[in-house]
Amino acid sequence: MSEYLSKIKSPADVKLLSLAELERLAEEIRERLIQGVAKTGGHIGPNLGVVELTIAMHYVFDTPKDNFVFDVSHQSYVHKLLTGREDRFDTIRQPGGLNGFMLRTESDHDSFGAGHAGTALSAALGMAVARDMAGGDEHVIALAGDAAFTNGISFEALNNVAAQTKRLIIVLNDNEWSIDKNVGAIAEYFHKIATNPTYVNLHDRAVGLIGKFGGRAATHIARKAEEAAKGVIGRGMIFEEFGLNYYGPVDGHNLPLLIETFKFLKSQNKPVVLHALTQKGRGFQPAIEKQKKFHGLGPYDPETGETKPTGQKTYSEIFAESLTKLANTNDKVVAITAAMPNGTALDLFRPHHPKRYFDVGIAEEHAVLFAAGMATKGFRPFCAIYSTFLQRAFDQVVHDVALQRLPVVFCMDRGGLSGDDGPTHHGLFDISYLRGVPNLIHMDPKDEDELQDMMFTALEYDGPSAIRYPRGTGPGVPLKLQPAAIQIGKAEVLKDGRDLSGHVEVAIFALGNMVAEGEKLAKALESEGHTVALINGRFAKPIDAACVGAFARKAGVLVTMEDHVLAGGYGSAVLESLNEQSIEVPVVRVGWPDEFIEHGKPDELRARYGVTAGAALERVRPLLPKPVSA
Ligand SMILES: Cc1ncc(C[n+]2csc(CCOP(=O)(O)OP(=O)(O)O)c2C)c(N)n1
Ligand SMILES: CC(=O)[C@@H](O)[C@H](O)COP(=O)(O)O
Ligand SMILES: [Mg+2]
Repeated sequence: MSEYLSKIKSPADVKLLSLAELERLAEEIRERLIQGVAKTGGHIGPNLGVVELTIAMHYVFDTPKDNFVFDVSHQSYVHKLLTGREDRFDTIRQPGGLNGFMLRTESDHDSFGAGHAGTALSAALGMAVARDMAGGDEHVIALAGDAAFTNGISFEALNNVAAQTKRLIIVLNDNEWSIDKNVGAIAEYFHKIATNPTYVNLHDRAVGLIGKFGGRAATHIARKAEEAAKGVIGRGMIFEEFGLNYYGPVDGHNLPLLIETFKFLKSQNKPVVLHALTQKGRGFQPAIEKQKKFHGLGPYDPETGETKPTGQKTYSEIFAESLTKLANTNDKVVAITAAMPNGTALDLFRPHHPKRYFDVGIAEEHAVLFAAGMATKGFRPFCAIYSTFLQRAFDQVVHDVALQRLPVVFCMDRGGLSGDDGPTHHGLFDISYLRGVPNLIHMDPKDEDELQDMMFTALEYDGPSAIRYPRGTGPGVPLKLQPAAIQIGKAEVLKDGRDLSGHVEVAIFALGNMVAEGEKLAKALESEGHTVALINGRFAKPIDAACVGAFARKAGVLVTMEDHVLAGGYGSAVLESLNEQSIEVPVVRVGWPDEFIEHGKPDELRARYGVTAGAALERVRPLLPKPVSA
């Protein structure tokens, strides 16, 4: 049992501790994080990096009256431990347990939910201005990582801050890492500040002075650090140019310094940025040595950091392998990621074609526009952006790629349920938001080999295309040596089942990873004496209208199955096709309902929401005539 952490029921308890006790609390929190996340999986690296920052923030400020807004909020585990959720910490990212991100419905201390990067500064500014208008005196503090500043929205907010409020505190948590190493000029800029000898000297002096004179010195040091930093980079500090006072860089693990600095910043009547230097994974050697791996991962050995090897290749790895093959024979193929080389597996492509690999930072809108620009020069960009993150670049897909019929390929990993990350990361909307876009084709493979074929098909297509595929592994179908093109808009009849008159009792149209559920449903119906057809839809756009018509005209029931919301999804496309062909037939659509799906294990969630063969069988059975007993 921890001596201090177990007694923290709210931030008020943090304020009662002495500096020495706060240091002990930090040690206990690190131990709790390492041991707890080892079981649950999660974002251990980012959270180990913000232990002192979060303690100091809760020591100086008063949530929920004061508002903390974390960018992405994957680094909010320490905040959760200090705000009355320590006893439930072992449920984090587990079914029915704490969410892995901040969630307004989970706690009053969670001022703003997140999961996608770049939101904190804008949301915090909105809260600050609302406070000013209401005559409030609460503090608003945004904590954002260095990579959050590679996101355009962060700069849209910075452009507005000074004109709109005098009181906003921004903490730049600079560990020089995104998921991979942080990229771009802003990363370079922060690095220059952090490694300047003046700062290093100041830091050493700060530690000495604090020890000697206590807080007053810290304030002095904070100001000296600011002058030094400005001396290094000149008055033209990027934040100063936006009208904010810049302080730092300060050691983001030095609790006394942080506490004194926050007390100083609290009194400022001007928007301020505190540049804190932290170490991602601090206190856990495996996470320090492998910061990319320990950004976010499944369960691991808390002693060694070892994780269970994943035997079968994931769809992401198949994607990277297939793209490498295409790039080997076509020198116009280029790969673009928005700060997700690891998750998309493009870090497997990069060594083969380093000059044709681009990580643009957390900047999906820019990534799509960048791809569009390259496409105008004859290149064939493959934009690897998770389905959920591509939502950020919808206008660029429509206005800049599809309208100009540019041949950009959107490879949407995590298409479908994402699992432990929950509603901010499930890729359940991409068919709906892309199906209405002219010129664009939308594909969803039933297995790994078909993913390879679809990528080849996309390369051959003279316009924009989107391919969605799920997180994790598929059925394990080996890849052909050479991919084969698929006829655009052509579905694949896996099981015909029609009798000589063309009649079939049930026609199942399944898409992507739901083809496997379709096979289970077909087997179950046949075992109950019904005739069944099973079609692999392949395309959500264009729909294979001829195939839909051929089966639907003489089917007793039509079933559609998709790992996507029903509203505007594949089943909707089939319904529209039936309407256009004036075909009336009962249709059972299997997919996600019109609500945000919580985090959890995919199989459990599918069972709970009826996105399974079993649930489909229960809905289809009453629509069928009693089979003639054999
Ligand atoms: C719009 C969007 N794109 C990509 C991601 C994936 N992502 C989650 S955290 C992260 C890196 C964040 O780096 P930083 O802000 O520096 O925080 P740190 O993890 O270093 O604490 C990325 C790319 C996301 N959450 N949102
Ligand atoms: C916080 C964030 O957005 C990423 O770290 C995300 O959690 C990665 O998801 P995967 O684990 O599916 O790659
Ligand atoms: Mg970072």
